[in-house]
Amino acid sequence: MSRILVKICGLSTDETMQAAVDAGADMVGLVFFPKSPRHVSLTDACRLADIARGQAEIVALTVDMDLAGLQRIAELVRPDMVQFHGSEPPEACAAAKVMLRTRVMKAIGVSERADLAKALPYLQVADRILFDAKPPQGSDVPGGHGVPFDWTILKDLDLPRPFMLSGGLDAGNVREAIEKSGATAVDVSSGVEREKGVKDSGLIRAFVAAVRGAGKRAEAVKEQSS
Ligand SMILES: O=C(O)c1ccccc1NCC(=O)[C@H](O)[C@H](O)COP(=O)(O)O
Repeated sequence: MSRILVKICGLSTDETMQAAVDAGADMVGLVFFPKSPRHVSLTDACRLADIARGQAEIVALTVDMDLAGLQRIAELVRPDMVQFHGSEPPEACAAAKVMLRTRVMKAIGVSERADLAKALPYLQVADRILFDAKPPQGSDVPGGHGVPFDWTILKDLDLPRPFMLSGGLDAGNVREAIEKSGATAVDVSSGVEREKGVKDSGLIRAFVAAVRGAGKRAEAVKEQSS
């Protein structure tokens, strides 16, 4: 198994952004969605992105944002990737990708196996698919709820694009999630927070260490069985 990618999402302070970078996170997410407790202003996002630039991929998370808003983020924050976490159709993702000249990740809300097929229309445009737990009913924030889904439905999924797993992960369950899903990339937000929207540097370090440990264990198991 190659190295498992880790994304820490919803960072909003310099200290926790630095902690994520120092811990070896591969991707760091900035949330541009005012209803989220992790929302960052453009000014803060520029400063936070500069902490990570060149060391971790900067992911700008947006929800059904118009092209003008996306363009402002692209120009000022200069993300490596835009994460579409709303109900953006594939054509909108494609148009944004061309205009912004960034890589694109499309989030698909999952609660059962049948939901996985919703990724299919995005395979031509998305560089990566994020399978995230569906939000609780009635919520107007489509992610970051700390809720898991049945990881086993991803096992042996044959997609022509890489995927990332998220939803309710933390340092205590991420190894099991990786083993059960076969995911080679994981994303966390609530699981590295001491309270809703407040990231914790120690929890970030523990999460990244748990993922690295899971990767090494998978390698060892593979070697033993070959
Ligand atoms: O995190 C948010 O507040 C958020 C708001 C609006 C859309 C998406 C959002 N988060 C998406 C993510 O990529 C989270 O990391 C993912 O949902 C996992 O969250 P969690 O279950 O809390 O680890």
